[in-house]
Amino acid sequence: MAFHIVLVEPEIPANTGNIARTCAATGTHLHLVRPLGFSTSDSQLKRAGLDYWHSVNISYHDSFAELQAQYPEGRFYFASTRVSKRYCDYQFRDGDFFVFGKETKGLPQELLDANPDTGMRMPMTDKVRSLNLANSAAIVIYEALRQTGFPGMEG
Ligand SMILES: C[S@@+](CC[C@H](N)C(=O)[O-])C[C@H]1O[C@@H](n2cnc3c(N)ncnc32)[C@H](O)[C@@H]1O
Repeated sequence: MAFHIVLVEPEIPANTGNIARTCAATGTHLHLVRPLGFSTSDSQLKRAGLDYWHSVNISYHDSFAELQAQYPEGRFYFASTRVSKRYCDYQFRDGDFFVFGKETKGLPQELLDANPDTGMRMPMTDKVRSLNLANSAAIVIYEALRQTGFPGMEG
């Protein structure tokens, strides 16, 4: 099994490329929910993922509902600045899904309202509105890996 990172309607190719690289480094399955704000041949996307794209297990979905229906047993956690529970207060397990919103608007409020018990927030000062998307994904996946002993990875 593996963890899953889900990007709902990502807009900035460099962020998705950066996350793809993190997925290659950690054996994480990357899911992209359309519409994407870029073409998959975008040079910034390729550059940010460097030459690791062939190592990324990547799936495309027409909607979040379609993705969720494919994994009826999946546990989905939703990263947002609009929830109160901290990401590190959950006990993650192999196979969990971590869902991130688009750069300009974040996750749809309806999705957060429908999943009130699995929202997760990275604490911040009041100096910024949010963290960068790629940094958020890296923080969460490494917390999940830390909790599960970095399966399949050195150290
Ligand atoms: C640039 S942020 C979007 C900011 C957007 N204005 C909002 O209100 O959510 C892109 C994504 O990164 C994640 N993110 C950024 N900062 C976060 C934080 N402090 N806690 C949890 N998720 C965060 C969320 O998934 C968010 O949808």
